[in-house]
Amino acid sequence: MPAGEPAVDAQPAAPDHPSDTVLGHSLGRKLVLATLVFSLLFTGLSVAARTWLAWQANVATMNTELALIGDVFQRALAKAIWEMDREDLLAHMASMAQVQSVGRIELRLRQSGRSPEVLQQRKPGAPEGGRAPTLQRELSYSPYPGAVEVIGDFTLQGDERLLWLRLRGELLEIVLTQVLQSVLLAGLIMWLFHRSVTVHVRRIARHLATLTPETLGRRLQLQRAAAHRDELTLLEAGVNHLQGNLSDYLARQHRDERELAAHRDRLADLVDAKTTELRAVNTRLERLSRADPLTDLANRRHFDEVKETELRRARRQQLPLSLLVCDVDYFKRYNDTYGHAHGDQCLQAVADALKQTFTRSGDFCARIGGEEFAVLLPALDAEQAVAAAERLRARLLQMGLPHTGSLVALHVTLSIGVAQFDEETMHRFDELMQRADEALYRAKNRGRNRVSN
Ligand SMILES: Nc1nc2c(ncn2[C@@H]2O[C@H](COP(=O)(O)OP(=O)(O)OP(=O)(O)O)[C@@H](O)[C@H]2O)c(=O)[nH]1
Repeated sequence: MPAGEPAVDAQPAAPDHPSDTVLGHSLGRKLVLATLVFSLLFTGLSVAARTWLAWQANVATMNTELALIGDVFQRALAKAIWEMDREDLLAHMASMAQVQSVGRIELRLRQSGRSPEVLQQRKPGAPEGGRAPTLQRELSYSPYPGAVEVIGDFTLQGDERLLWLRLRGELLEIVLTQVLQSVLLAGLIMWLFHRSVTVHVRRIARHLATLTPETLGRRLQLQRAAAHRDELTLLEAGVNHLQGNLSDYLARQHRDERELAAHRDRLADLVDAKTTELRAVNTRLERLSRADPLTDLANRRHFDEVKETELRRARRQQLPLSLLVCDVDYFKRYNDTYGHAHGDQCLQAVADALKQTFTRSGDFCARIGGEEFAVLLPALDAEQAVAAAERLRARLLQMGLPHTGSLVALHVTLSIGVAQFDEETMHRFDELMQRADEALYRAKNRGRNRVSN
């Protein structure tokens, strides 16, 4: 890994679902392997111990055999030496050498004034020294009662090959019985573990893997005798307890969610109702902010907004735009004659006349001053606008609102100034307004109750 690079966690990520888990070695198999390894170790140690014991027993047996041979030949050898019967002596030594457990015989004959004579006989192939036991005996002879004379000694050494041979025979039995014992023990443990643990653990894993919020009520039940009360019983009870808790928790959560949803719905209804209410209030406020409260026509503010829009539209579409400015004649006198309240009603009647006359979509009537009204007429030229203004005058005449104070008629009349927007000479709406005001002024000057342009 390059220096400075963070160490990467080599642990594989845990699977999300038990069914995604790939099983390695089962617990039972691991236990068997562990048991086998332990058994092999145990077998090795046991075989070593039993072999050592067998060797010790064989050595003891050989000791006994040598002692027996010594007992048997001790007197005969002593007699042959005393009688100096060398032939007999050698015959005895040969007989001793015939015995299976004897490997070497050494005979020392004492001679007065001289070093002892040593006679030795070794079985062919018998090893020198080694681990075989050795027996040493003194040879004495009693020529007459009460007199004992030491005449030599002999040493018997066991044949080590015999020890190994005997051990080999026993070793096979030791190894076989130990291995058999270990294998049977491992098998028994595996079978017991499988029966009492693995089967139930797998059942618990299957149960947990198939659990869903809907199946939390399905209890885990291990197929065991009721008398079994061990760690698996604890695990079974723990799983069922956990399922119970989870089930209760989910039920509580569902109930809370339902209540929350109901609250949310109620809140949404409330918000909807309030929004509708607010919209209505806003619409009303907006209408009020743009409407003249007396006549319900657009007020001056609204007129100022619309006039610019209409001017831009007329320019863009290359269509004519005309403006009427209407003023009630001798309205001061009207107020004086009928009172202010009737004056208001008169203004409302004039507004009605305007509404009834200008019904085309795009026609826009507004009260822009006390008794002064304006009408925007998109797509109408001055001539058409004059005709429309005459229709308004005619309607007012038709309504026959009495005005005894007027100096020009017996009913309420209007003076109307008409102007058409001229792109050549006008750059702002105010210039059109000024032109209409001038026309109105002319209408007033020419005797009122008329249309001028
Ligand atoms: N009743 C009523 N009167 C208003 C209202 N607004 C303005 N007036 C009156 O309208 C009158 C306008 O009078 P003037 O500007 O002198 O004009 P006039 O009497 O109509 O004379 P000419 O315009 O020259 O024909 C004033 O007396 C104002 O008090 C209103 O909302 N209600």
